[in-house]
Amino acid sequence: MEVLSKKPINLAVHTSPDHDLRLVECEIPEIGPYDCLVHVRASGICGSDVHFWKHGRIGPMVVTGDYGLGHESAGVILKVGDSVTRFKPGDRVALECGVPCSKPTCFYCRTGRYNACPDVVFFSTPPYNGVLRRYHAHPEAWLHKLPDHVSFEEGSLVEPLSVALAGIDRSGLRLADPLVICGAGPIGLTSLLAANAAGAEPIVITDLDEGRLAKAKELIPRARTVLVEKGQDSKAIAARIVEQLGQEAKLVLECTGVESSIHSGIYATRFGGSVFVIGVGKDFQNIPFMHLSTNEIDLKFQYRYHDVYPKAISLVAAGMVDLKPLVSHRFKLEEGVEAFKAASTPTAKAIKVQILDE
Ligand SMILES: NC(=O)c1ccc[n+]([C@@H]2O[C@H](COP(=O)([O-])OP(=O)(O)OC[C@H]3O[C@@H](n4cnc5c(N)ncnc54)[C@H](O)[C@@H]3O)[C@@H](O)[C@H]2O)c1
Ligand SMILES: OC[C@H](O)C(O)[C@@H](O)CO
Ligand SMILES: [Zn+2]
Ligand SMILES: [Zn+2]
Repeated sequence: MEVLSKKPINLAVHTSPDHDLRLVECEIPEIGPYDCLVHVRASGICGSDVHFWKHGRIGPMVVTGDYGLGHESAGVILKVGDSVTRFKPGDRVALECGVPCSKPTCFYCRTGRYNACPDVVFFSTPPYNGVLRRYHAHPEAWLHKLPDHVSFEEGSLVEPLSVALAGIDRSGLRLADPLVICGAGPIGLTSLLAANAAGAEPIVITDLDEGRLAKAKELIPRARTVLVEKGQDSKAIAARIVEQLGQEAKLVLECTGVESSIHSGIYATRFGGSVFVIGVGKDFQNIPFMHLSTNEIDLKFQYRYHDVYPKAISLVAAGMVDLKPLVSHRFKLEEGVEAFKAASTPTAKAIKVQILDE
């Protein structure tokens, strides 16, 4: 509790329907019997945080009032509620930010696919405040202990890794599967790290940005890269992907959500293969329907994740996935607005921007 007396102000990064990104001072939350008060020590900025700020909506999720951002966070527990059994003050934790209703009457919660819970509170999806704040009350059930040698930054990066792991799990990736990853942003790069750990070979990764492809090579030197130019023909890009892969892909992990990239992925896939779309994009998109049909290519999608945080933490703790090189920029909580500018300005060449609080 010492930190509370040293830093008695709860600061948070908020936005509004008129895109007014700013630091706000808010109350230090009360905790309920099943909650823990967390000092949030590291938060990554997700593309969706930037999108909610700049565009005010993602599909049906709309910013209608003032609200707080951030769902990639880790911190230390300061206080626990009376009924908390698994944590004590001083424990280091990653915060899983989608808190489903957990009622036995909810089909999706009862059957385990809680990412589909219609009553989920996803911190940072409007209207629910995010956890990019100094002090946050979080239910014990959705906190995950971090081993001492896993840093808070790594703990926050467990969130994008969980997105990648959920996709890889459902995609059915097997040892020595020829794999294409479209897009080398944080989701493409964490997918690359996870697919490497899962034994995909060969691997091709694409992007429009040479710097991001260089990062992919730095992370996994055996990965091959394809630099895409905007406006290039999808079939021509697919041919270059197949050339680099040495064969057609059994699996494509699509991590851009961009229509032309999804098309390239589809055209690079072999008969009976699958294209697994993790990226999100326009509400309506065209697909090469008859190509998919005559090649029995499965087109599948991922929405967030369920039950992957513990797996993600164990991969990081065991050294099988090294998330540290993804961090390109670091800011203090007080510099939250500057941090968002770095995350959203292409010339800043950010990969993952971190906001830290000592
Ligand atoms: N399904 C989910 O639950 C879930 C969760 C988190 C993020 N996402 C989505 O995943 C996607 C990736 O997230 P991110 O944080 O890595 O975003 P990002 O914007 O940082 O990365 C996307 C990358 O794709 C590249 N790209 C764009 N068009 C391309 C093209 N035609 N060919 C090749 N590369 C291209 C960009 O240069 C960029 O590097 C986003 O759409 C994001 O919203 C989905
Ligand atoms: O990482 C989780 C994602 O960013 C969220 O699902 C977001 O896109 C919408 O709430
Ligand atoms: Zn996110
Ligand atoms: Zn539910």
